[in-house]
Amino acid sequence: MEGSDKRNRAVSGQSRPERDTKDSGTQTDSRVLGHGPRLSKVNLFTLLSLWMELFPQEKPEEDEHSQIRRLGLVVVRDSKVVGLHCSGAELHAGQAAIIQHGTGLADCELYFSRRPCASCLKMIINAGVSQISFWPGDPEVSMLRSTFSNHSNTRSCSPPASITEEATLDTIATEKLKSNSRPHICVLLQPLAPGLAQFVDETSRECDFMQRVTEDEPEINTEELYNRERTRHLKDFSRQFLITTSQQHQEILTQMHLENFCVEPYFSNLRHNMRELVEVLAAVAAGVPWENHGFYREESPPCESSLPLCEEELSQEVARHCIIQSRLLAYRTEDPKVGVGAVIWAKGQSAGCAGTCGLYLMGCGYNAYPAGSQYAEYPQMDNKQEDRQRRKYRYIIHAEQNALTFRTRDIRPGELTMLFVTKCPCDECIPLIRGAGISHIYTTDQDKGKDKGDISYLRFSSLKDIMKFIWQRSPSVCSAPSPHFANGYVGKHSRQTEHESHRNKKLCTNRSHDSPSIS
Ligand SMILES: Nc1ccn([C@H]2C[C@H](O)[C@@H](COP(=O)(O)OP(=O)(O)OP(=O)(O)O)O2)c(=O)n1
Repeated sequence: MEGSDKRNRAVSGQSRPERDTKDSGTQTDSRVLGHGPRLSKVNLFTLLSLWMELFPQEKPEEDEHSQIRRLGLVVVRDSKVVGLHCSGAELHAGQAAIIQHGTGLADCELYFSRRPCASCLKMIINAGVSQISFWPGDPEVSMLRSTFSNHSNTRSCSPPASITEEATLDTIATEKLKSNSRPHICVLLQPLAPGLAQFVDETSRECDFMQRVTEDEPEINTEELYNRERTRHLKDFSRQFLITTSQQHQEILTQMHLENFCVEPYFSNLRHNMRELVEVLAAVAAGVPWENHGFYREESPPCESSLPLCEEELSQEVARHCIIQSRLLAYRTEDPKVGVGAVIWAKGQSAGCAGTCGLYLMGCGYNAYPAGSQYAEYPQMDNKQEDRQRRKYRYIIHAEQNALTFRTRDIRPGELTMLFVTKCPCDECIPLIRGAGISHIYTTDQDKGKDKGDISYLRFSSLKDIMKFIWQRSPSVCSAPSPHFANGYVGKHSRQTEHESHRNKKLCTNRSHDSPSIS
């Protein structure tokens, strides 16, 4: 299906007339215009690794004098993501993956958000991975860090003059491991499919999360909100993942024995591709804006729930991080119209989960036709089009269905398992989600109660035995009820103050203080 990326142009939604499929005789000769541009697998895994580097930390901030930088890691087996990791206070992401998967890493492909240090690399190679790809920025043993801490106000333009002995020795060891190793160790970055950047930007602006903000707060200029968030993220992510000057970047690449990348036009292309991916990440993250919204319990008080009460709490930052993972996955969709992504995390005890706030990945997926099918092999029509026989619904596998099918292991009874999905679960998926033992759902309910004939969203409301956290306006500062805001939600005047406190807040119910949060 990868090749089909190139055949498609940027299209963003049903409003565009050219997306309508013309009816015709057989499927093979029907005029299917296909899905919008997609992320390639390599770029998806790379983006997920960058995003994982930013997993919110329980114990904030790394030691700014340490040369070890946090990194994110994606473990892929047979093209499926089976591990998402982040460095924690003690373990590097590579070590966390070893602890969690052991020899399960054999034949896996690993995507790192930086070149990993030699101590991680030796174990990973030893575990028998088949391929290691890393983002060609500052490596895990930073070549910039000593410059940073000594001259923090000149960090953006000073050359890496003070590459320390530590970083140099690590590079030598990494090189030795690289040249002696069986797995392929490389930089895998691809240019974005034509039109993808625009497609991501347009669809992020109009996604369910943004729509909910618009509905809840019609007085807010959501366009401005989106642009502001996007600019803010772009600035932060550029600082985190890009190397400001070309000279500095070339010096780092040369140190890492990637001199080939320093030759033009490869060098400019490399920097361009890196920049484009960072822009995609900023757009995807901006589609879930902080402002006054977050994931909050739906309507039912916990005492009405049949679930046992749990102690654990999940912060809004972690919930938002996970839903953005799902949003990234959604850009691999094969649905001609709507991309959906799903990620399932479970609460773990192992030290290997420390970097991810005690969570480990159970599975992830996006909506797509059955594995191995060819482009346009299955019908692509939607429910607005005449011929029911040629509608997509009986063929597309939903994001949650893929996440459950390709889960890393079974869900144990009573286990805290959280499904993060970018669209309300449909009636076909509800029994599967319940049957699998998912205990919590984080989603938007924009489609709740809709019946589109081929697909319906009627059962979500009556789903009582799973805790539902819905993307909605924060209930925490509900003051004077306003006709706008059902449930007595907050009005505009308190938005600023709430915005400040919102980020560190734990997920809470719409009810009292002593009711258990997430949990
Ligand atoms: N939780 C969900 C919900 C839906 N889907 C997928 C299955 C289909 O690929 C697609 C269906 O999306 P819509 O219900 O939005 O149907 P349409 O694509 O027809 O759009 P419209 O809303 O315009 O009718 O989304 C999914 O993977 N996971």
